[in-house]
Amino acid sequence: MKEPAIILEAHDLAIGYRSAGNVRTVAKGLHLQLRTGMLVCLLGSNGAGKSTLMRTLSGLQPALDGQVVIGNRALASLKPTELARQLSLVLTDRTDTGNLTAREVVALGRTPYTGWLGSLTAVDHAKIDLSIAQTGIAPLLDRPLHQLSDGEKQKVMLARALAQDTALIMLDEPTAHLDLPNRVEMMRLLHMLARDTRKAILLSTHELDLALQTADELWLMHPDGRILAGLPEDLVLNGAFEATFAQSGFPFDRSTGTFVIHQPADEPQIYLEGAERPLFWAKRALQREGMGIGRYRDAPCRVTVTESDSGFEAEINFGTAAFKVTSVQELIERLRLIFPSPANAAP
Ligand SMILES: Nc1ncnc2c1ncn2[C@@H]1O[C@H](COP(=O)(O)OP(=O)(O)OP(=O)(O)O)[C@@H](O)[C@H]1O
Repeated sequence: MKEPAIILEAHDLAIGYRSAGNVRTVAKGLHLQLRTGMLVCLLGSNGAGKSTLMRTLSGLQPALDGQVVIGNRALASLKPTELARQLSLVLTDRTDTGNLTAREVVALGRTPYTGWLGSLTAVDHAKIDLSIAQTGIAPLLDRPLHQLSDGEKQKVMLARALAQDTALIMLDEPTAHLDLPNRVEMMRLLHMLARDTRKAILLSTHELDLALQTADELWLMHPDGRILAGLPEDLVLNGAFEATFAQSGFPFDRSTGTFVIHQPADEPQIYLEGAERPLFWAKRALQREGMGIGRYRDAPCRVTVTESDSGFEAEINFGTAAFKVTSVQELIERLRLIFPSPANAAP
Protein backbone atom coordinates (compact mmCIF):
# COMPACT_ATOMS: atom_id res chain seq x y z
CA MET A 1 0.00 0.00 0.00
CA LYS A 2 1.20 3.52 -0.79
CA GLU A 3 2.46 5.60 2.15
CA PRO A 4 -0.09 8.27 3.06
CA ALA A 5 1.02 11.69 1.80
CA ILE A 6 0.48 14.87 3.78
CA ILE A 7 -2.23 17.00 2.15
CA LEU A 8 -2.65 19.69 4.79
CA GLU A 9 -0.41 20.91 7.58
CA ALA A 10 -0.93 23.53 10.25
CA HIS A 11 2.13 25.01 11.95
CA ASP A 12 1.83 26.79 15.28
CA LEU A 13 -1.66 27.86 14.30
CA ALA A 14 -3.73 30.26 16.39
CA ILE A 15 -7.44 30.52 15.59
CA GLY A 16 -10.07 32.96 16.76
CA TYR A 17 -11.61 36.33 16.08
CA ARG A 18 -10.35 39.87 15.71
CA SER A 19 -12.75 42.79 15.87
CA ALA A 20 -12.39 46.47 16.74
CA GLY A 21 -8.91 45.93 18.18
CA ASN A 22 -10.04 43.00 20.35
CA VAL A 23 -8.62 39.54 19.82
CA ARG A 24 -10.50 36.46 21.01
CA THR A 25 -8.18 33.45 20.77
CA VAL A 26 -10.07 30.16 20.63
CA ALA A 27 -7.00 27.89 20.35
CA LYS A 28 -3.31 28.39 19.72
CA GLY A 29 -0.07 26.49 19.19
CA LEU A 30 -1.83 23.94 16.99
CA HIS A 31 0.26 21.52 14.93
CA LEU A 32 -1.90 19.36 12.68
CA GLN A 33 -1.52 17.07 9.69
CA LEU A 34 -4.07 15.54 7.31
CA ARG A 35 -2.94 12.60 5.17
CA THR A 36 -4.33 10.85 2.09
CA GLY A 37 -6.78 8.01 2.59
CA MET A 38 -7.69 9.08 6.13
CA LEU A 39 -11.07 9.93 7.60
CA VAL A 40 -10.47 12.34 10.47
CA CYS A 41 -13.28 13.35 12.83
CA LEU A 42 -13.04 16.58 14.78
CA LEU A 43 -14.87 16.33 18.11
CA GLY A 44 -15.38 18.72 21.00
CA SER A 45 -18.02 20.18 23.28
CA ASN A 46 -20.27 23.04 22.20
CA GLY A 47 -18.18 26.18 21.78
CA ALA A 48 -14.86 24.30 21.84
CA GLY A 49 -13.90 25.80 18.48
CA LYS A 50 -14.65 23.14 15.84
CA SER A 51 -16.31 25.53 13.37
CA THR A 52 -13.62 28.14 13.95
CA LEU A 53 -10.94 25.56 13.12
CA MET A 54 -12.78 24.25 10.03
CA ARG A 55 -13.30 27.80 8.80
CA THR A 56 -9.64 28.66 9.33
CA LEU A 57 -8.30 25.48 7.69
CA SER A 58 -10.55 26.02 4.68
CA GLY A 59 -9.58 29.68 4.25
CA LEU A 60 -13.01 31.12 5.14
CA GLN A 61 -11.47 33.13 7.97
CA PRO A 62 -7.86 34.21 8.53
CA ALA A 63 -5.63 32.56 11.11
CA LEU A 64 -4.67 34.76 14.07
CA ASP A 65 -1.14 33.39 13.82
CA GLY A 66 0.85 30.53 12.32
CA GLN A 67 0.41 28.93 8.94
CA VAL A 68 -1.78 26.47 7.04
CA VAL A 69 -0.12 24.68 4.12
CA ILE A 70 -2.24 22.84 1.55
CA GLY A 71 -0.58 20.82 -1.19
CA ASN A 72 2.81 22.40 -0.34
CA ARG A 73 1.46 25.96 -0.78
CA ALA A 74 0.60 28.43 1.97
CA LEU A 75 -3.20 28.67 2.20
CA ALA A 76 -3.01 32.45 2.45
CA SER A 77 -1.18 32.61 -0.92
CA LEU A 78 -3.72 30.54 -2.88
CA LYS A 79 -6.17 32.27 -5.23
CA PRO A 80 -9.80 31.11 -4.82
CA THR A 81 -9.68 28.95 -7.99
CA GLU A 82 -6.38 27.38 -6.92
CA LEU A 83 -7.82 26.63 -3.49
CA ALA A 84 -10.97 25.14 -5.05
CA ARG A 85 -8.79 22.64 -6.90
CA GLN A 86 -7.20 21.54 -3.63
CA LEU A 87 -10.08 21.60 -1.20
CA SER A 88 -13.85 21.11 -1.36
CA LEU A 89 -16.03 22.20 1.50
CA VAL A 90 -19.47 20.88 2.47
CA LEU A 91 -21.30 23.15 4.88
CA THR A 92 -24.44 22.16 6.72
CA ASP A 93 -26.03 25.60 6.49
CA ARG A 94 -28.79 25.41 3.94
CA THR A 95 -27.49 26.94 0.75
CA ASP A 96 -29.88 28.73 -1.57
CA THR A 97 -29.72 26.83 -4.85
CA GLY A 98 -32.90 28.36 -6.34
CA ASN A 99 -34.53 25.91 -8.71
CA LEU A 100 -31.36 24.05 -9.63
CA THR A 101 -31.78 20.30 -9.99
CA ALA A 102 -29.58 17.89 -8.10
CA ARG A 103 -27.71 17.17 -11.36
CA GLU A 104 -27.00 20.90 -11.88
CA VAL A 105 -25.80 21.26 -8.30
CA VAL A 106 -23.39 18.34 -8.72
CA ALA A 107 -22.14 19.88 -12.00
CA LEU A 108 -21.31 23.09 -10.07
CA GLY A 109 -18.49 21.07 -8.53
CA ARG A 110 -16.67 21.43 -11.86
CA THR A 111 -16.75 25.26 -11.74
CA PRO A 112 -13.09 25.58 -10.64
CA TYR A 113 -12.13 23.90 -13.93
CA THR A 114 -14.73 25.37 -16.33
CA GLY A 115 -15.49 28.86 -14.99
CA TRP A 116 -19.11 29.92 -14.37
CA LEU A 117 -20.16 29.86 -18.01
CA GLY A 118 -17.71 27.21 -19.18
CA SER A 119 -19.16 24.18 -20.91
CA LEU A 120 -18.45 20.72 -19.57
CA THR A 121 -15.89 18.55 -21.30
CA ALA A 122 -15.91 14.75 -21.50
CA VAL A 123 -13.58 14.71 -18.48
CA ASP A 124 -16.00 16.90 -16.50
CA HIS A 125 -18.91 14.59 -17.39
CA ALA A 126 -16.89 11.54 -16.38
CA LYS A 127 -16.06 13.10 -12.96
CA ILE A 128 -19.71 14.04 -12.43
CA ASP A 129 -20.92 10.54 -13.37
CA LEU A 130 -18.40 8.96 -11.03
CA SER A 131 -19.42 11.14 -8.08
CA ILE A 132 -23.10 10.32 -8.77
CA ALA A 133 -22.30 6.60 -8.74
CA GLN A 134 -20.17 6.85 -5.58
CA THR A 135 -22.95 8.56 -3.63
CA GLY A 136 -25.85 6.59 -5.18
CA ILE A 137 -27.92 9.68 -6.02
CA ALA A 138 -28.95 8.72 -9.60
CA PRO A 139 -32.70 8.55 -8.74
CA LEU A 140 -32.62 12.16 -7.44
CA LEU A 141 -30.87 13.88 -10.31
CA ASP A 142 -33.80 15.54 -12.08
CA ARG A 143 -35.45 16.89 -8.93
CA PRO A 144 -34.89 20.45 -7.67
CA LEU A 145 -32.51 20.36 -4.72
CA HIS A 146 -34.89 22.33 -2.49
CA GLN A 147 -37.50 19.54 -2.80
CA LEU A 148 -35.16 16.85 -1.46
CA SER A 149 -35.05 15.64 2.13
CA ASP A 150 -32.12 16.78 4.30
CA GLY A 151 -30.48 13.36 3.98
CA GLU A 152 -30.84 13.40 0.18
CA LYS A 153 -29.53 16.98 -0.02
CA GLN A 154 -26.54 16.07 2.10
CA LYS A 155 -25.63 13.28 -0.34
CA VAL A 156 -26.00 15.63 -3.32
CA MET A 157 -23.71 18.17 -1.66
CA LEU A 158 -21.20 15.40 -1.05
CA ALA A 159 -21.47 14.38 -4.73
CA ARG A 160 -20.76 18.00 -5.68
CA ALA A 161 -17.64 17.95 -3.49
CA LEU A 162 -16.53 14.68 -5.10
CA ALA A 163 -17.09 16.11 -8.59
CA GLN A 164 -14.77 18.94 -7.56
CA ASP A 165 -12.11 16.21 -7.50
CA THR A 166 -9.91 17.59 -4.74
CA ALA A 167 -7.44 15.67 -2.62
CA LEU A 168 -9.05 17.11 0.51
CA ILE A 169 -12.71 17.31 1.52
CA MET A 170 -13.92 19.09 4.65
CA LEU A 171 -17.45 18.68 5.97
CA ASP A 172 -18.98 20.71 8.77
CA GLU A 173 -21.37 18.46 10.73
CA PRO A 174 -22.43 16.36 7.73
CA THR A 175 -24.76 14.24 9.88
CA ALA A 176 -26.47 17.12 11.67
CA HIS A 177 -29.96 16.78 10.17
CA LEU A 178 -29.97 13.06 9.49
CA ASP A 179 -31.82 10.23 11.22
CA LEU A 180 -29.80 7.35 12.68
CA PRO A 181 -29.74 5.03 9.61
CA ASN A 182 -28.74 7.98 7.38
CA ARG A 183 -26.07 9.10 9.88
CA VAL A 184 -24.60 5.61 9.84
CA GLU A 185 -24.80 5.47 6.04
CA MET A 186 -23.13 8.88 5.63
CA MET A 187 -20.25 7.96 7.94
CA ARG A 188 -19.80 4.59 6.26
CA LEU A 189 -19.78 6.26 2.84
CA LEU A 190 -17.18 8.81 3.92
CA HIS A 191 -15.01 6.11 5.41
CA MET A 192 -15.25 4.05 2.22
CA LEU A 193 -14.47 7.11 0.06
CA ALA A 194 -11.37 7.91 2.09
CA ARG A 195 -10.17 4.31 1.67
CA ASP A 196 -11.09 3.84 -2.01
CA THR A 197 -10.28 7.27 -3.44
CA ARG A 198 -7.31 8.04 -1.14
CA LYS A 199 -8.78 11.44 -0.31
CA ALA A 200 -8.18 13.10 3.02
CA ILE A 201 -11.55 13.75 4.65
CA LEU A 202 -11.97 15.96 7.71
CA LEU A 203 -15.37 16.35 9.30
CA SER A 204 -16.67 17.94 12.46
CA THR A 205 -19.36 16.10 14.35
CA HIS A 206 -21.12 15.58 17.66
CA GLU A 207 -21.61 11.88 16.87
CA LEU A 208 -19.12 10.53 19.38
CA ASP A 209 -20.09 6.91 18.95
CA LEU A 210 -20.07 6.96 15.14
CA ALA A 211 -16.78 8.86 15.11
CA LEU A 212 -15.22 6.31 17.47
CA GLN A 213 -16.30 3.53 15.14
CA THR A 214 -15.44 5.03 11.76
CA ALA A 215 -12.62 7.57 12.12
CA ASP A 216 -9.06 6.60 11.23
CA GLU A 217 -8.00 9.46 13.47
CA LEU A 218 -9.75 11.74 15.95
CA TRP A 219 -8.94 15.37 16.65
CA LEU A 220 -10.28 16.14 20.11
CA MET A 221 -10.72 19.83 20.87
CA HIS A 222 -9.97 20.09 24.56
CA PRO A 223 -11.76 22.92 26.40
CA ASP A 224 -8.33 24.44 27.22
CA GLY A 225 -7.66 25.00 23.49
CA ARG A 226 -5.38 22.02 22.84
CA ILE A 227 -6.11 19.45 20.14
CA LEU A 228 -5.34 15.84 20.98
CA ALA A 229 -4.93 13.77 17.81
CA GLY A 230 -4.65 10.02 17.53
CA LEU A 231 -6.27 6.68 16.86
CA PRO A 232 -9.75 6.59 18.49
CA GLU A 233 -8.91 3.53 20.56
CA ASP A 234 -5.69 5.10 21.94
CA LEU A 235 -7.51 8.31 22.87
CA VAL A 236 -10.12 6.30 24.77
CA LEU A 237 -7.60 4.10 26.54
CA ASN A 238 -5.24 6.96 27.52
CA GLY A 239 -8.09 9.05 28.97
CA ALA A 240 -7.94 11.90 26.41
CA PHE A 241 -11.50 11.23 25.28
CA GLU A 242 -12.79 11.44 28.85
CA ALA A 243 -10.83 14.62 29.52
CA THR A 244 -12.26 16.33 26.42
CA PHE A 245 -15.82 15.75 27.53
CA ALA A 246 -15.23 15.96 31.29
CA GLN A 247 -17.48 19.00 31.54
CA SER A 248 -20.44 17.01 30.23
CA GLY A 249 -20.90 15.71 33.79
CA PHE A 250 -21.27 12.10 32.62
CA PRO A 251 -18.49 9.62 33.39
CA PHE A 252 -17.14 7.85 30.30
CA ASP A 253 -16.85 4.08 30.53
CA ARG A 254 -13.59 3.12 28.78
CA SER A 255 -14.57 -0.55 28.57
CA THR A 256 -17.75 0.10 26.55
CA GLY A 257 -16.89 3.42 24.87
CA THR A 258 -20.10 5.03 26.14
CA PHE A 259 -21.05 7.73 28.60
CA VAL A 260 -22.60 6.41 31.79
CA ILE A 261 -26.03 7.98 32.11
CA HIS A 262 -27.21 6.03 35.15
CA GLN A 263 -25.09 5.87 38.27
CA PRO A 264 -25.72 2.87 40.57
CA ALA A 265 -27.85 3.89 43.54
CA ASP A 266 -27.79 0.50 45.30
CA GLU A 267 -25.01 -1.53 46.90
CA PRO A 268 -23.35 -3.95 44.40
CA GLN A 269 -25.32 -7.03 45.45
CA ILE A 270 -25.96 -8.65 42.07
CA TYR A 271 -23.48 -10.66 40.02
CA LEU A 272 -24.41 -11.03 36.34
CA GLU A 273 -23.02 -13.77 34.11
CA GLY A 274 -23.93 -15.61 30.91
CA ALA A 275 -24.13 -15.18 27.15
CA GLU A 276 -22.79 -11.92 25.72
CA ARG A 277 -25.94 -10.52 24.10
CA PRO A 278 -28.49 -11.07 26.89
CA LEU A 279 -25.80 -10.03 29.39
CA PHE A 280 -25.33 -6.68 27.63
CA TRP A 281 -29.05 -5.83 27.66
CA ALA A 282 -29.68 -7.15 31.18
CA LYS A 283 -26.80 -5.00 32.43
CA ARG A 284 -28.25 -1.94 30.70
CA ALA A 285 -31.65 -2.46 32.32
CA LEU A 286 -30.14 -3.01 35.77
CA GLN A 287 -28.00 0.12 35.39
CA ARG A 288 -31.04 2.17 34.39
CA GLU A 289 -32.78 0.90 37.53
CA GLY A 290 -29.78 2.00 39.61
CA MET A 291 -29.19 -1.59 40.75
CA GLY A 292 -25.69 -2.29 42.05
CA ILE A 293 -23.85 -4.79 39.86
CA GLY A 294 -20.93 -6.43 41.64
CA ARG A 295 -17.70 -7.83 40.25
CA TYR A 296 -17.56 -10.97 42.39
CA ARG A 297 -19.35 -14.28 41.99
CA ASP A 298 -19.98 -14.57 45.72
CA ALA A 299 -22.34 -11.56 45.63
CA PRO A 300 -25.59 -12.17 47.58
CA CYS A 301 -27.49 -12.64 44.32
CA ARG A 302 -26.25 -14.39 41.17
CA VAL A 303 -28.06 -13.99 37.85
CA THR A 304 -27.22 -16.31 34.95
CA VAL A 305 -28.62 -15.14 31.62
CA THR A 306 -29.04 -17.19 28.44
CA GLU A 307 -30.35 -16.57 24.97
CA SER A 308 -33.64 -18.42 24.36
CA ASP A 309 -36.00 -18.71 21.36
CA SER A 310 -37.90 -15.71 22.68
CA GLY A 311 -34.63 -13.83 23.19
CA PHE A 312 -33.97 -13.93 26.91
CA GLU A 313 -34.01 -16.23 29.91
CA ALA A 314 -32.40 -15.92 33.30
CA GLU A 315 -31.98 -17.86 36.52
CA ILE A 316 -31.75 -15.88 39.72
CA ASN A 317 -30.02 -17.50 42.69
CA PHE A 318 -30.50 -15.75 45.99
CA GLY A 319 -29.49 -17.70 49.09
CA THR A 320 -31.18 -21.08 48.73
CA ALA A 321 -33.95 -19.73 46.47
CA ALA A 322 -33.84 -19.97 42.67
CA PHE A 323 -36.19 -18.23 40.21
CA LYS A 324 -36.53 -18.50 36.45
CA VAL A 325 -37.63 -15.49 34.39
CA THR A 326 -38.19 -15.18 30.64
CA SER A 327 -37.89 -11.43 30.02
CA VAL A 328 -35.72 -8.57 31.21
CA GLN A 329 -38.82 -6.92 32.62
CA GLU A 330 -39.54 -9.99 34.78
CA LEU A 331 -35.91 -10.02 35.87
CA ILE A 332 -36.12 -6.43 37.06
CA GLU A 333 -39.45 -7.04 38.83
CA ARG A 334 -38.09 -10.11 40.64
CA LEU A 335 -34.87 -8.33 41.63
CA ARG A 336 -36.88 -5.37 42.95
CA LEU A 337 -38.77 -7.79 45.22
CA ILE A 338 -35.44 -9.05 46.54
CA PHE A 339 -33.75 -5.63 46.70
CA PRO A 340 -36.36 -2.87 47.05
CA SER A 341 -35.18 0.43 45.58
CA PRO A 342 -33.64 2.58 48.36
CA ALA A 343 -36.07 5.31 47.34
CA ASN A 344 -39.05 2.96 47.95
CA ALA A 345 -37.69 1.05 50.92
CA ALA A 346 -39.48 1.37 54.23
CA PRO A 347 -37.58 3.66 56.66
N1 LIG B 1 -17.85 35.67 15.02
C1 LIG B 1 -17.39 35.41 16.25
N2 LIG B 1 -16.78 36.38 16.99
C2 LIG B 1 -16.30 36.14 18.23
N3 LIG B 1 -16.36 34.93 18.83
C3 LIG B 1 -16.93 33.91 18.15
C4 LIG B 1 -17.48 34.10 16.83
N4 LIG B 1 -17.98 32.91 16.42
C5 LIG B 1 -17.76 32.04 17.43
N5 LIG B 1 -17.14 32.64 18.46
C6 LIG B 1 -16.72 32.03 19.74
O1 LIG B 1 -15.65 31.13 19.47
C7 LIG B 1 -15.76 29.97 20.29
C8 LIG B 1 -15.74 28.73 19.41
O2 LIG B 1 -16.93 28.73 18.64
P1 LIG B 1 -17.20 27.62 17.53
O3 LIG B 1 -18.45 28.00 16.82
O4 LIG B 1 -15.97 27.45 16.71
O5 LIG B 1 -17.40 26.33 18.44
P2 LIG B 1 -17.94 24.88 18.01
O6 LIG B 1 -17.02 23.89 18.64
O7 LIG B 1 -18.11 24.80 16.53
O8 LIG B 1 -19.32 24.88 18.75
P3 LIG B 1 -20.68 24.04 18.44
O9 LIG B 1 -20.38 22.60 18.74
O10 LIG B 1 -21.62 24.63 19.46
O11 LIG B 1 -21.08 24.31 17.02
C9 LIG B 1 -17.04 30.13 21.09
O12 LIG B 1 -16.70 30.59 22.39
C10 LIG B 1 -17.82 31.17 20.34
O13 LIG B 1 -18.62 31.93 21.22
